[in-house]
Amino acid sequence: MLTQVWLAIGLVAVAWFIRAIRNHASAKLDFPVVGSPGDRDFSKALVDGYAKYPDKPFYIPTSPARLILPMTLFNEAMHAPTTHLSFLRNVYDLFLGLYTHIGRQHEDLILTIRSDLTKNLPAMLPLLQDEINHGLPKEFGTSGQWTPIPAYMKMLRLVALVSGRIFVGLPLCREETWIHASISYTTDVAAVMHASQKWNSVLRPIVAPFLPEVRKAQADLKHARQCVAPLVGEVMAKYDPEKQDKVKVGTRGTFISWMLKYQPDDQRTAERVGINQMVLSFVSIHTTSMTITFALLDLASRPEYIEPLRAEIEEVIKEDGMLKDENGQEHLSKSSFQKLVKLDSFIKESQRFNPLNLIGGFRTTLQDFTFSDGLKLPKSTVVAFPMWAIYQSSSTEAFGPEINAKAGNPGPDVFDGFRFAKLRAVPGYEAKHQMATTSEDSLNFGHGPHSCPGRFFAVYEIKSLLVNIIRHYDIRLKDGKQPSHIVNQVANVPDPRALVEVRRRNV
Ligand code: HEM
Repeated sequence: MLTQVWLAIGLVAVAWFIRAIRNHASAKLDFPVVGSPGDRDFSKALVDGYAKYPDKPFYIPTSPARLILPMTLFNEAMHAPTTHLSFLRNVYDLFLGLYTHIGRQHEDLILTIRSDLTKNLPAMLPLLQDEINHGLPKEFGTSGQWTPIPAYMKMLRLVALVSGRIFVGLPLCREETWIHASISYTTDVAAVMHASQKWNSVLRPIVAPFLPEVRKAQADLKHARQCVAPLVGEVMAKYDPEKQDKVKVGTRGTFISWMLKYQPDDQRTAERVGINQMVLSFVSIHTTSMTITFALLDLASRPEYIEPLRAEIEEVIKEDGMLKDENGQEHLSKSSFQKLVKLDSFIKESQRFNPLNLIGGFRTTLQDFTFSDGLKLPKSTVVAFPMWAIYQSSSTEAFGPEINAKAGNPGPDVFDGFRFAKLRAVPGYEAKHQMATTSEDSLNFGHGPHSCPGRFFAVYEIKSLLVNIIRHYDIRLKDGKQPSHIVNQVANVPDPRALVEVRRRNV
């Protein structure tokens, strides 16, 4: 009997193995390949591929290989049902979502961000700016002498602190264990991805639970959940479905109380809330801090932008004044931020030159899928769009010769911090090309129904930090040394060793 059971288990395992290998093999389609498998940086392959095959798919031989689709299919892909083309599937596979929870369905979290977090932005701005007033002098110092600081590490800590003020509130957001936990979970998950990619995709599910990186991520997740558990317990004990909409921003545990109302009764558990908090840290903290680091490095590398940006901020403050909260803390209102058109443009141009991923609109086919032009893709194909090439091409409408002539803009190969401000001055373009606006020309936050729900929060957080930095600090490169990027296939991150020098101003 025992022998038969083992035989049955063996047969199932062999069948699974053959099916997995077949699925794996079926992912290879007959399309041209641009770039070489060993390339460290696929930016050139994307530009070359897009120039040679603007209307046809091509592969870039990253690990795993990505099929780059033509932009004519972009809107169709972004609006396809998630049962056919899934963003989360690719994320789940890459980051071993079974163990890390990244890429799982977190509808409650997405609804909280899309609805409550975004709707309450005006009320959140005083809190964001208060936390920056508290954290910035600690991280940048208050010396009137030039002081070197590691740009990325400082931004990471500041973003974790400031986001924490909204996500978990005082006093937890200022506790080192929480700041550390919310930063390190993302690093853990990235380590899981790198470790798992070393294994063949067929063997990966077998070895995954034994990888030291997976074990560390799980241990850190448990620790983070313990940190937040007292707060979660407190908020859950007071949960009242009738009152959740009216929870005042700034009350302890506001974000958690918003989230509870989207959870079905049988799923409203402390464990789920704790995991969601860490997923929230994962999606928000590193993306936001890398974006602001790139902006800061661009500012230090191009000092000619500092004075015009400072002048714009002071002009708006002169016009609108600063508002005061109940503790007498001064802050800028949402409508004042909206007048900072040059700042918005500078950050957007920095994002264009430094996208965190060189490709956008990642999707995995969950079943065989046929596009309206007849392109057939089998199940499990990973597709994406050539974001870097779009940003560098003069055939992209926003960077083409016709609009450049109207706006007085240079070609797309030139960094022009006020490019988007000038575009917004062209009649008919006033509402387009803002930092949070997504389109086929602007893919940093995705586009369409699944575009980043946290982008409005991210934009105001980044601007609040930059306004405070530009007003209160002088910035320059350390020894005039241009900071480098680290490109790993299609991921693009600031060099964590890059230093800038800061000096407190007398204002
Ligand atoms: C500058 C910072 C950020 C960047 C560049 C960024 C970028 C992105 C991108 C490219 C996507 C995928 C969109 C798609 O392909 O359809 C995404 C999804 C997402 N982002 Fe962001 N993001 C940022 C900040 C944030 C913040 C602060 C939050 C939370 C407050 C957040 C929450 C999310 C969530 C929950 C998703 C998944 C949406 C879904 O599955 O439908 N992001 N983000």
